[in-house]
Amino acid sequence: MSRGGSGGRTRVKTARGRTAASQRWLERQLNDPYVRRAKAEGYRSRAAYKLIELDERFGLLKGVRRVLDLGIAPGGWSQVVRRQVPAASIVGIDLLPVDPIDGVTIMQLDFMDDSAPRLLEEALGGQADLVLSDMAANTVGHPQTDHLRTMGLVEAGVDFACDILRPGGAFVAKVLAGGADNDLVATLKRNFTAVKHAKPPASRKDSSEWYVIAQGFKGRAATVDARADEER
Ligand SMILES: C[S@@+](CC[C@H](N)C(=O)[O-])C[C@H]1O[C@@H](n2cnc3c(N)ncnc32)[C@H](O)[C@@H]1O
Repeated sequence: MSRGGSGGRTRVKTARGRTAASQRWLERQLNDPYVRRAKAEGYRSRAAYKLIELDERFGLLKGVRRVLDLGIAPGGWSQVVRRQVPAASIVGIDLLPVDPIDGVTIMQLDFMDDSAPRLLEEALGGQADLVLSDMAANTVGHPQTDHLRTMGLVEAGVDFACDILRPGGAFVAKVLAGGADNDLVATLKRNFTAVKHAKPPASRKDSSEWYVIAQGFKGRAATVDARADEER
């Protein structure tokens, strides 16, 4: 048995060289029905089933023509959109490289980079019907910090969605339960006619993630009015 450590935490390696944490992760993957199903059905991630389940419940993909996938890697959500709506134009962005997906434009770039909104808009070629954000900041193991970092990404996603969505469009984002969620829901309610939240069955029960589903974007004018009200 060997020992290694980082940041004060001790990682114990098994006889075969895996850390106990990676061993647990591997076992969980092997026993996970969604992982098996994703492999059998050709999806790159078990996350694909979260979007499938959200779509079944909220009808997100019906009639969409332009879709943005923020935090696309490894590509499960875009595969779902592509399969359900083959004619849709899909643009995705991620920090990580993503293997090509037929019919999907992929950018390897930080969504928080100043150039990202313009580049995404140019690639999409028009207003979006649906903005998806499954982005999650790298966790540091401190729940409140993890929550705030991911909420920062979601808030940037909402701002961008309000600039690029067509009236009537929808925004879906992953959030981590924490404390800043109420502000997010309030912002969404000002800009969308229906705001709901859901934890799809494919989302692991021990994960603090849930999804916010905002439908019926009120339009840019309503957004600008709401911002002016806030500044008064
Ligand atoms: C849970 S994964 C997305 C899974 C994806 N929906 C799927 O079905 O395959 C979250 C992704 O968000 C990406 N991400 C996190 N912060 C980001 C940022 N600032 N800009 C772009 N992507 C980011 C991560 O690199 C990661 O690949």
